[in-house]
Amino acid sequence: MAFLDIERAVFTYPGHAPVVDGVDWRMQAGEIHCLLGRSGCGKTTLLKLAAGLLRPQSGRIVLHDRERGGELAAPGPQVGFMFQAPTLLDWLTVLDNVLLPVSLQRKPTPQDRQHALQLLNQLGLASHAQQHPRQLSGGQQSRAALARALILAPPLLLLDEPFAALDAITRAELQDDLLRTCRERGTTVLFVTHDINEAVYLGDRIALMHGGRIVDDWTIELPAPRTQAMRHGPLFNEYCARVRASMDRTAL
Ligand SMILES: Nc1ncnc2c1ncn2[C@@H]1O[C@H](COP(=O)(O)OP(=O)(O)OP(=O)(O)O)[C@@H](O)[C@H]1O
Repeated sequence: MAFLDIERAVFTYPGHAPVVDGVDWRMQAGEIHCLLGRSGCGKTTLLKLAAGLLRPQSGRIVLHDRERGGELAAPGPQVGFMFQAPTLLDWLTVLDNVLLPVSLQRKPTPQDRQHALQLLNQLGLASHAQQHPRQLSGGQQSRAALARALILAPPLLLLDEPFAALDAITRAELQDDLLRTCRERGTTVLFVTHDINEAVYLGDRIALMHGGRIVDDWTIELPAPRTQAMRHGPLFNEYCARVRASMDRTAL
């Protein structure tokens, strides 16, 4: 059984043609799924449907999680998010930013603080816990936002171009942090990107969206764990070329 089932989902903004037009997509637990496609093809809208932020006009989206599963009707602790801008609150410390999803539900306990510090430590930010976001670099802010997205241990993590604004080296480091942290926790990830190289590096599966539909998909069989050196290997480049060729056809 799939972990997240998107079944014939259709979504239309009022007065427009359908933006998501009958998407069928299954995500297996613990896998990283990358969603690629040209600007405006409906990726963010599909992500919002998967988050329960929007509801499909027809079809359904079902999360098969033992504790927190069911048809997605609204966002909840079963789903973590991270968007392109880190959106940290500047009047809170880094630690309190990471704890924010907990604080919105209840008063954080010493165990919550311990967990947040452990996440910050895993992401190389332990010494910045008491600083404020303006004292961090862009890459460090993205790491803090990733820790915040993971604090409630969501079984499903949705990421919308989270590293798009970062330089290439910081971006590669963040990709490795994401892979390591999600593999350790068994988190299922849906990652929206424009970048073919990023999708092949991160993804167990890649789907290509065009005109509101999934028009192609691939299983990426690169060895685990991924290493930066793989980016120069023939198999990696073969996958990139295949995806590029399919994406070029969507421009015709
Ligand atoms: N709130 C809205 N109301 C009306 N139309 C919208 C709304 N949000 C998005 N759209 C339209 O829906 C289409 C798909 O938008 P969406 O943001 O899902 O695309 P995307 O593939 O994520 O694009 P990008 O890669 O540029 O972020 C676009 O034509 C956009 O103009």
